[in-house]
This record gives sequence, C-alpha cells and structure tokens, in this order.
Amino acid sequence: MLHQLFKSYKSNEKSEESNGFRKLYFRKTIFELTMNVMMMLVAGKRFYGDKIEDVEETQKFREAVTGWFELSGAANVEDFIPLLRILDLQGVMKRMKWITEVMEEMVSKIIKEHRQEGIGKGKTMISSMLELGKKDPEKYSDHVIRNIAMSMLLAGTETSANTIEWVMTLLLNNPDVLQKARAEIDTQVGNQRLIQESDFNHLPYFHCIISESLRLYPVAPLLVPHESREEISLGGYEIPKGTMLLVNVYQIQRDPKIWEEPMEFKPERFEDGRSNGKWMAPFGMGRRRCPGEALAMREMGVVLGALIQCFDWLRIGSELIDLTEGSGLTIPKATPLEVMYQPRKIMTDVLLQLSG
Ligand code: HEM
Repeated sequence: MLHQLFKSYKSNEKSEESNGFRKLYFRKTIFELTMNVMMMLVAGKRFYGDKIEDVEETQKFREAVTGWFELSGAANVEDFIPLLRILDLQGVMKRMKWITEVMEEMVSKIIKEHRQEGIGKGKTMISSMLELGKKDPEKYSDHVIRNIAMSMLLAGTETSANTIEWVMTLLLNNPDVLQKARAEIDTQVGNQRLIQESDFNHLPYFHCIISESLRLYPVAPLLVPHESREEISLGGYEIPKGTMLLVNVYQIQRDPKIWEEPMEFKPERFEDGRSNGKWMAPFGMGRRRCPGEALAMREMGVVLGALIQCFDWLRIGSELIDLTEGSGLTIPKATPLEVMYQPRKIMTDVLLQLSG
C-alpha cells in the first residue's frame, strides 16, 4: 500500500493539486488493503493491485464481498413481514444466493488449487487446515475449511477497514493528536526504517489513540446477535430461553456515568492505565469474542503507524470532517473519507527502497 501511494503520488506529481498535496480516496484504498491482507493469509492470493492473475474472477469475487456487506447491513421489508420472503420482492434472496454461490465456488477452487500444488506450499491458512485434515479428515472436511475461510474473509475485512477509516478521520479532526502520535513514532522508531510490530510496546500514546477510537466507534455497535440458552434473570428482567440478545456496546462506551466527557475524542484518558477497569468490549466478550482481535490490532497498528510515519495528511477543506455514521452491520462513516496526502521528505529513502 505504501508503495502504491508513493508511486501514485510520484506519477501525478506534475499535476499537484494543493500545495504539493494530492487527493486520496481513503476508504477504497484501505478496503483493498484489508481484503488483500486477509486473502494473503487465507489463500496466498492478492485481490487488488498490479499483479492480479485472473482479473475477471477477481472482479466477481470483489462484487460478491461488497454485496454481502451491503445486504447484511440493510433493513428490508421481509425482515418485518416474513411471509413476503416467498415473493422476494426486493430480490434480496436472489442476490444473497448469487453472492454465496460466487464465494463458495471461488473458495472451493482455491482449496482445489492448494491440493494440486501440494499441501504446505506457501504457508496459508487453507494449507495449514489441509495439513491438519490429514490426521483428522472429519474435523477438517472441505466444507468446514471453506466455511472458515469465508468467515475470515467476511469478518476480517470491513471491520478493520472501517476502524482504520474512523481513526484517520479522528486524527484529521484533531491535528494536535496526530502531531503527538507522529512525534512519538519519530522518537521511538526514527526515519530510517518502517514501523513494525515490535515497536508497539514503545508507542503507548499511539495505542491510546486506537483504544479511544474503538471506544467511540466500535464497528459492531450491537456486537452480533446472541441467544439465551436458558431462561435467565438479568438486571431485573426475566429473559425467556431462546431470546435474541443484543449488547449495545456503542451506548455503554459513551455512558456519561462511566466516561468523563464521553463524546470527546481524548486518547489521554487511556494513558497510564487511567481507564483500567472501565468496561469496553469492541471485540465482544466470552466464548464468541472476536477471534481476530490480536490480528486486527496488529494490522491496524502497522497500517496506521506507517501512514503517520511516511506521509503528511490534511483534510480536504478547512471544515471538520463530518462524523455522521452510516447504517449497516458495522458502523461505517456515512460518507467515505477523502483526504489530502504527500510523502514526507524525511521518509523518501525508505519509500524508495519499498519501490525497489
Ligand atoms: C477492528 C477490527 C475488528 C473488530 C472491532 C471486530 C469485532 C468483532 C465482534 C464485536 C464480534 C462479535 C463478538 C460477539 O459475538 O460478541 C466479532 C466476531 C468475529 N470476528 Fe471480529 N472484529 C474485528 C476484526 C476481525 C478480524 C481481522 C477477523 C479475522 C481474522 C475477525 C474474525 C471474526 C470472526 C470469525 C468472528 C465470529 C466469531 C464467532 O462467532 O465465534 N474479526 N468480531
């Protein structure tokens, strides 16, 4: 991504738009990145960029993934009047069927390729599961592997991309926080190499920024629906067995009884363990807690850290960026983020090395 951003900036350098800064469609760039990260992990393939092998197939798969997010987040009339499902007036069922078929077909093909090319060739999640399947074929059947791979691709892309977009938006609306994060990275990591995971322990303020963003904008505001396995009594309410339960972490994480000035973006509230003991659950909790949390925190840390380290960032205009939330399974920004960027001169050597 850094290489792409640098290359695209350089190739359009002559048409500089504003004071050496160029416009970037941030949401698109980050979604493509998180999709590539998950695809590489799961299947060893990229879905965006210069080196795509099967362009047509890739395009179809991308349409299916984005379509899945659109449909999963949208309310439709059949949700309220189930009888209408038979008629499928809005074509939702038809579209979901197409999406599922495309995804299943694609992932099944990847599994087949992995088998043909030899299990273990290039370590991917699918190759690891095929390897395990040699000892326990029932547990790691193709059906199970395919469903796990699809869950990872669906659960691990938009969530991280949305959060990165929120963090960047909050930083651009709070340039003093952005400068403080930049100063910390410059002091602890320097300008001779890129930030990496092992630096995170030395970047406490940067970590506070991610925590504060996840507090204000937990991408799954109601987590995912759970169901009571038995009748329970909770907070004075009798909840029958089989009830759908939604946890409103969005509201809890903005509760004025718990958080001082809850609507303000103040990463400092997490400094020196000051918010320890305050309840936050952007990744859920218990048994079904997000299994991708550690990966997401690393991915977001490396991506945001490198963006802050390597580029200067500005809002498109002087007004603050609109923080209106869109609807969906996850809470995206209502309007996709667009920003102005330019490579930092001090990072030119590092960026040139990436371009190889
Ligand atoms: C900022 C990034 C992310 C956030 C905020 C997030 C949040 C969540 C939440 C709230 C849940 C539901 C937990 C519950 O039921 O209480 C969940 C489930 C899940 N997440 Fe994430 N997630 C993120 C990234 C990822 C990534 C990168 C992956 C893949 C590696 C992933 C894979 C999953 C899966 C497979 C589930 C379903 C788990 C289950 O039902 O047992 N997530 N996530």
